[in-house]
Amino acid sequence: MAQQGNLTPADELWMKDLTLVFVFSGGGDGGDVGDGEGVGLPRKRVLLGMKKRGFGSDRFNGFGGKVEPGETVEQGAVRELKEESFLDAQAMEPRGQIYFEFEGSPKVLHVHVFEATAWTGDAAESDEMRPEWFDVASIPFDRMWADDRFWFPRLLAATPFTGYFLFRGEQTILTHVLEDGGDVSFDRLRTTALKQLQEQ
Ligand SMILES: Nc1nc2c([nH]c(=O)n2[C@H]2C[C@H](O)[C@@H](COP(=O)(O)OP(=O)(O)OP(=O)(O)O)O2)c(=O)[nH]1
Repeated sequence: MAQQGNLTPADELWMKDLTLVFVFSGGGDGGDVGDGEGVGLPRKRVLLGMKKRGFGSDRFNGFGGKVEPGETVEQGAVRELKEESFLDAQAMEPRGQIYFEFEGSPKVLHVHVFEATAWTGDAAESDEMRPEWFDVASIPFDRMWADDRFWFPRLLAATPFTGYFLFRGEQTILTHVLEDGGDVSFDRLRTTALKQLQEQ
């Protein structure tokens, strides 16, 4: 049986809502990306940001952060995209939800993943992020959070997903569960993941 480590009892966990927004482009001539090329076109390139400071720094990621009091999750997603990349989202589609638990911590990050399906503006560097377009065939997973390589294929295919990841520190995934469907119960995912961990 694998060591369960320092896990918080289920009734002592609490959730924090965070957003994570991805922007895709249809590609084109490889020059100026232009204004929201919309969903339905082939996803040729994805905009990622190199996080310059704070949680997850020195990694590429989508754009996002904490949902503020008084705003909806979607409003938070639009605001963070603007603050971190200077793009204006005209339409957002929910793509998935990911729950992150860290060994030894009662706080669960509930990350709402969106795609900005219509947007305007040109991405530019902010205090927090240095944006860069990547071909979807060469996404830099070795410079991203370790969980991203699991769910990114579903994001690229616009297949709704829900995931649970248990981390030890910020590098090591102890166990995870990923399912199709955008709103799978956290309790069920966690129970399944911890059972897997026990059986390892
Ligand atoms: N791709 C990926 N993103 C993650 C993971 N874990 C995690 O919190 N995120 C995202 C969710 C948020 O977009 C971001 C963390 O937000 P944050 O708390 O650092 O927010 P922030 O620096 O923008 O701070 P603030 O502006 O909200 O104050 O990282 C992960 O494992 N993979």
